[in-house]
Amino acid sequence: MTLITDIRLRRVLDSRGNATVEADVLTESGGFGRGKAPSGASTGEYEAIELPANEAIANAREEALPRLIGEVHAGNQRDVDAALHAADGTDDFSGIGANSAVAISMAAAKAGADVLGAPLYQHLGGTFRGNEYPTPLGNIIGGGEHAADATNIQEFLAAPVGAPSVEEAVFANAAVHQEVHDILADRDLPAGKGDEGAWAPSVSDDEAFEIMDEAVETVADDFGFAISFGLDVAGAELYDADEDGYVYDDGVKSTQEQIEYIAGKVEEYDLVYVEDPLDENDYEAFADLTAQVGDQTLVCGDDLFVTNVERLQAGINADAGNSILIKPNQIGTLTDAVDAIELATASGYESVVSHRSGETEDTTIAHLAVATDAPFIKTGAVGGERTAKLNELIRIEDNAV
Ligand SMILES: O=C(O)[C@@H](CO)OP(=O)(O)O
Ligand SMILES: [Mg+2]
Repeated sequence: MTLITDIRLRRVLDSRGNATVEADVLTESGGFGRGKAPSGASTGEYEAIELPANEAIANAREEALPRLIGEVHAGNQRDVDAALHAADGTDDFSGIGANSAVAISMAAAKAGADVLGAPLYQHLGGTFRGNEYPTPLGNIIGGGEHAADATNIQEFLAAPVGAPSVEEAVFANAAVHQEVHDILADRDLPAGKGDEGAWAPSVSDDEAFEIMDEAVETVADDFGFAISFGLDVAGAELYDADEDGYVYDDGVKSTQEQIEYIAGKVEEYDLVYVEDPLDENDYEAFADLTAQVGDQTLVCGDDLFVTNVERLQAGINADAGNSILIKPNQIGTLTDAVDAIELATASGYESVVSHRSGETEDTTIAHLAVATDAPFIKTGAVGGERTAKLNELIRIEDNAV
């Protein structure tokens, strides 16, 4: 029933106005699925390779489609993804492009779910998945590689940990976003938005901490539940080997100073989440920070682990971090992403499913987060390509997909 009978690939726009890959998968019994690849700006050194969309499409048409059409069942996700790997023939998807691979992988999953007549999260997670929904981490203030002349830390993320429902959590994050706008206006600080819709004011990181703290407190009082916040430091973007340290507007911090700085912020603001606080090659520094604050916050590896089981295993062996960011396009297929989640779970690490700074209206990650019982999903707070996922989470919770 789910035998793949056709795959169509095309170039479409992403949220930055760049070309990305869209894939349609059709099956024998009329099943249909469509997937679109997102794209990073602060990409990790060890990520799977995204090719220019045209090239990725041409290569996938030549190498992957003949191995999938009439050969593989969309309902057998591991077979689909193994065929993609075989067609690619490299270990970083530089043959057909991780953008073609992930678009086809997600489209096949949706076609498989369509044939079953089941929501994607049930197809991926099965009926015995847990009963929890992820807390959305909302990007509220940001800079780094996502906006010029703004904060050095890439993302200040609202975390409505006390929300009684996904719906309340989503609205709380939007309210924090609005509250920060009001605080900035009061302080005469004009701000545009970065790639993910976060405010990108020209303020110091210290002022951003203070504004976030004030905003989450105000909104928590209004909504009547706890809202914390967290960070994506994107440490690899700050680290400069020539300087042997982390380069901020106000000076360079040595690795030891960076660890103390982040640990201090975790204490001061009760941060619940700290992503990539250190460079992507420094397992040891991650381990030092985790030893200090790992019992009170999630120390999450994004560029450190790149959704890759080998890098995650190295991290587990070194006690580096206690959670992993999961981005399917960082590794190329849903199977690889789920393998990373399974290794994380088996090792006591949490998994946080994430969007990219360049996004589309695709909602697969909302389903993946629910399917795998992820405690958090990072997918922005406002903006159409972000609300696509947030609104899908609300629908999933409402049994309306
Ligand atoms: O660093 C990150 O976690 C992501 C998403 O927020 O950014 P990018 O997609 O640019 O890598
Ligand atoms: Mg990150």
